[in-house]
Amino acid sequence: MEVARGNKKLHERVPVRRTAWKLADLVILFLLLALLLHRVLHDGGEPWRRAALACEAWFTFIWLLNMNAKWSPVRFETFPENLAESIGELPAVDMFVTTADPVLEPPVVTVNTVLSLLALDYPAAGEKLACYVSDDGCSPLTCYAMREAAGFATVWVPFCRRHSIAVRAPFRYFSSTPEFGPADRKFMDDWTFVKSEYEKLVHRIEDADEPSLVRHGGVEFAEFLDVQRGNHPTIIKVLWDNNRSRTGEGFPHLIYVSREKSPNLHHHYKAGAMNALTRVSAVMTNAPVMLNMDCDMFANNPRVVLHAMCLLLGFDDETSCAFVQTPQKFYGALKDDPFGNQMDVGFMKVGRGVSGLQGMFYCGTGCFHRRKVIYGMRPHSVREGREGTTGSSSNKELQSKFGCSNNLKQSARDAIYGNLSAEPIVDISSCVNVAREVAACNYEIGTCWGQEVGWVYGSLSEDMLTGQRIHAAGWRSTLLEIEPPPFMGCAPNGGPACLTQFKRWATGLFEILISRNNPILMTIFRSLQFRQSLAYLMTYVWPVRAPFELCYALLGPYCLLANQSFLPKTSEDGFRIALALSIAYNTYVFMEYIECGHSARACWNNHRMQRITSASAWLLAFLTVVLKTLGFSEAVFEITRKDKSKSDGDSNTDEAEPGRFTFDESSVFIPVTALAMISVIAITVGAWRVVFVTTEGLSGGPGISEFICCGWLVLCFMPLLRGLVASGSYGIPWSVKLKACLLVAIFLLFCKRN
Ligand SMILES: O=c1ccn([C@@H]2O[C@H](COP(=O)(O)OP(=O)(O)O[C@H]3O[C@H](CO)[C@@H](O)[C@H](O)[C@H]3O)[C@@H](O)[C@H]2O)c(=O)[nH]1
Ligand SMILES: [Mn+2]
Repeated sequence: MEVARGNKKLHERVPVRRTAWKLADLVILFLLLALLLHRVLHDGGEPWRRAALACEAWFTFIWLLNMNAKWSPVRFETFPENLAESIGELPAVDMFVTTADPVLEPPVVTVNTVLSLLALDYPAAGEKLACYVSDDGCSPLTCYAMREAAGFATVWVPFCRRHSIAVRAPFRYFSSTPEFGPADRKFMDDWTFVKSEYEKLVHRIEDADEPSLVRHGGVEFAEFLDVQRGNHPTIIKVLWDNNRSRTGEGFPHLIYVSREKSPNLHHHYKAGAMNALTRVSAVMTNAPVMLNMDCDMFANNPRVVLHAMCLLLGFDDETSCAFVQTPQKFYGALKDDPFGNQMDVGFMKVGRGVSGLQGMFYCGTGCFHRRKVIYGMRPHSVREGREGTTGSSSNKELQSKFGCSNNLKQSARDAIYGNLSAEPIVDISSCVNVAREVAACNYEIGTCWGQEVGWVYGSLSEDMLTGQRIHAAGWRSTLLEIEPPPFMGCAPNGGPACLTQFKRWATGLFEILISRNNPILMTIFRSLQFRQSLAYLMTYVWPVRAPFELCYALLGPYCLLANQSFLPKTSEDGFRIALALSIAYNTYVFMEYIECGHSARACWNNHRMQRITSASAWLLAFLTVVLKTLGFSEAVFEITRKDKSKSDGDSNTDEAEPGRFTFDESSVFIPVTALAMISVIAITVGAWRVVFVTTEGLSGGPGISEFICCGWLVLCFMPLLRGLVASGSYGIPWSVKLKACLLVAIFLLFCKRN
């Protein structure tokens, strides 16, 4: 991918200064160590004090991991206007969208994703861009929606280009009315027409029903007759072949792909879908760059591909940029992040931080990859290949890596050695049969797909694992931060959806941690940089934090119930250390939120959600993986429900109070409900003892610190306590309450026995 760049630079790497933050990092580290030292020197050997020491040592370790990840941040500035000289030589991009379930992910949502991609600004977009939609649901409804979207795109894309529309997902764009001046007559007519066409599109999609589509939809949908989601042949449809269109400038090709599934072969969820798309696109358009998007996101900045090119093309050495990840931003996000899943601060602090190490993590969506990197190339083999010191791989080698399709082998050779012809593919439709062959469910058997090639299998967080493999091969990566934000997605709301998502992530991360892909091993045996591996470790240990946090959270209630203490008394030196630590730490976190432009409320909500997540989703993830490792259960990818109401421009949600916590019968709620109840009981018992039983003269009983700890927990778990007494979806179901009560009873017995 050599492009003449002239003398103008395409981007700049700007180190971010943070001297004050570094000092604060060290102060907190010092206080943590002081607390540990105090415990070692002064604490007795009571088990609860030993437990506290272990937990605090763990928290210190986590703090070190955090410090490492945030220590030396950089950001990238891009200058797409400097691409002008090489505009004719820009590489082609294949854009992938994955969808998996027409109910949880309404086709209208995916349609908007696709339309925003078809309308992107890129020179010769009609020839250089192609959009592939993977449908793991194998739903005629999704296919129909895509076909209708292609039809609507003939109106939508020219409209966006003609009027330089800023937001190119129709549901977002039409959710507000622009101000028309008197001179805008033409624009107003256009706008009204396109809007009504969009509304018709939405109605057609929503009114479509599966049986009549399949029966009366003609040959197009006959293929869907009698398919089962987990058992059907490959279905590929070229819904828009731009080479065959006769409309002026045109827009990207659109191809619908539902890969073959068989109940006997694992399909590896999204990673499997991405690999199928990679192969299908390889034999069709074989672009050297691939953009991947979840169906719940849309391109929010029409120039995003140009910005990404500044990073992909702008380094002297390709090794510096294997992929370009964009931050995940959310539209229609609830105010003050009540569910703690907007992750703005994390992206900013950790994202820029790791950019200063080996590069941003791959986050699964909104990411531009180089095809040859996805194909498992190492930086040095790419370099040697270009310099001609090694001949191109033998046919046998290619076959063992990529499988037996000759077309795929040839396309892989072209992608790896950069012989991609400047001429765009002539006839996509003629490639469908080959594409069907490589989308077969047994195609990967005996190949490197899912291991050294493509998206890596073996974790529900396939994104982190795949990104880590790329870094371990010695590549670096970049984070693209631009205004307006490149992509926007929807974050789940409500207790069940949020915690399910957190649980899936944590499960996936823990799976990586205990596998042979452990980042420390990657540092020892591969080219993953040490500090980068610590940064990976910081996220992978999420679920491992759960047992420690749970233990620490139980210490307060335990001491109040058993009339003990685990924190230093006000009279001890240690008390001042603990006090200074909690003040310093909380101020630090608060300042991070303020610096990123968030409110105190958002900061508190995130803190609270961290405690809730840790005692629910992370804990369950921890147990799931332990059970899976022991062979008792299987981890499955639970798809996050997407809120359709947000996608048809209708902002009314079903919930009366959108930020309020909701519940269902899921077991994630059991431990955290129990913990909430325990905190309340403990505080009550503790207070009762202070008032009615004089403990004076009896040293060793709980002090103010234990009360503060417990009180803090009660505040954090307030949403759960409200859930205990509320009804409907705001109330915790009885089955959960009963199981939680059982846990509480066990804990109380335990406290009494000791
Ligand atoms: O069998 C499956 C399951 C999921 N998906 C797709 O995967 C994407 C992500 O699924 P979603 O339920 O939206 O999960 P999120 O938690 O929102 O996704 C985050 O977490 C995933 C890893 O757990 C990453 O893959 C995603 O990119 C990242 O945005 C969606 O487009 C799905 O259609 C499939 O294609 N096939
Ligand atoms: Mn999603």
